[in-house]
Amino acid sequence: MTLRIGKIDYLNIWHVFHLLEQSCPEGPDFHYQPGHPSELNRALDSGLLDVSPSSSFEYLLHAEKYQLLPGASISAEREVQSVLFLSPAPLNELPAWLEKNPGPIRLTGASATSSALLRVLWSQRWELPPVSWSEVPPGAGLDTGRPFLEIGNAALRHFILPPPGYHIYDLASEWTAWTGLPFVFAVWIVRRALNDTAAALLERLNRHISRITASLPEHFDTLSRQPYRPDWLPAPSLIRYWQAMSYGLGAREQAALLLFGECCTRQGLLPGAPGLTWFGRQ
Ligand SMILES: C=C(O[C@@H]1C=C(C(=O)O)C=C[C@H]1O)C(=O)O
Repeated sequence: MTLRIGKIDYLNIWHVFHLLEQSCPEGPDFHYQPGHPSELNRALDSGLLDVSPSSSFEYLLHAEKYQLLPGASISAEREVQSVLFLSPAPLNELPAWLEKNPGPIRLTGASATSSALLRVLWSQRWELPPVSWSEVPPGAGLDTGRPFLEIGNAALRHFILPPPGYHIYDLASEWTAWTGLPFVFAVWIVRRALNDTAAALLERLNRHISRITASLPEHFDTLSRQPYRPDWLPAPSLIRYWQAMSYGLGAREQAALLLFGECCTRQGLLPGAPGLTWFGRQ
């Protein structure tokens, strides 16, 4: 029996998996399946994975199939740096820009949560007029010449090397300024009804996740010097990026997740906001 674990192939959690795979190596007990969040959402939904950090929106959408791994998320407060709305015009001039340049806002096909967050902020926070949305492949937003959402490493690259002529909005900053709460981009989603062997492996995995995320800053220096770091990202910028992220799922993150569920429901993106159901608790 092998626990099938999804692995977001972004720098935001690369260091956590790097350490996790030292304690729970690939082998008969654990298998790691890399992908971007939408790929992992689909694999969880269809039962090809037992557990994965993946879009918080996927949990809210299909909560009847899932439980949450206690204490684990990918969250950010004030800034995230890698979930960005890039626009050729500032927000207050965007309605006029869209009249001159009719067409959709582009959303990266890698995202579920951030796409929903952008749509919520668009209507409920920025109060911009209704618009159409269309998906483009991850990393392709800039080539469309239109306002676009990017996430993950492609977004972080735009944060580090801002494309000329674009106004950049960090969606975690926008959410925190609006709600006073952190934003939960990803939760560790567990398929319901794991058998006893899988559940025991997952308990072991979660003990390591908790230990690793509690001591991450001690490892930042060494981790930022690994060959995985892209050449456009200096080591101090990678550390600053990791410092923006938090990996717990405490009371404020849970409140934020539920509030996001309410906002998505109001936006017509969810039929209703589900409760939070936990792995390992009766
Ligand atoms: C913080 C980020 O959040 C990611 C955004 C997700 C989404 O939009 O569905 C899912 C997982 C997160 O890793 C990022 O992209 O860097």
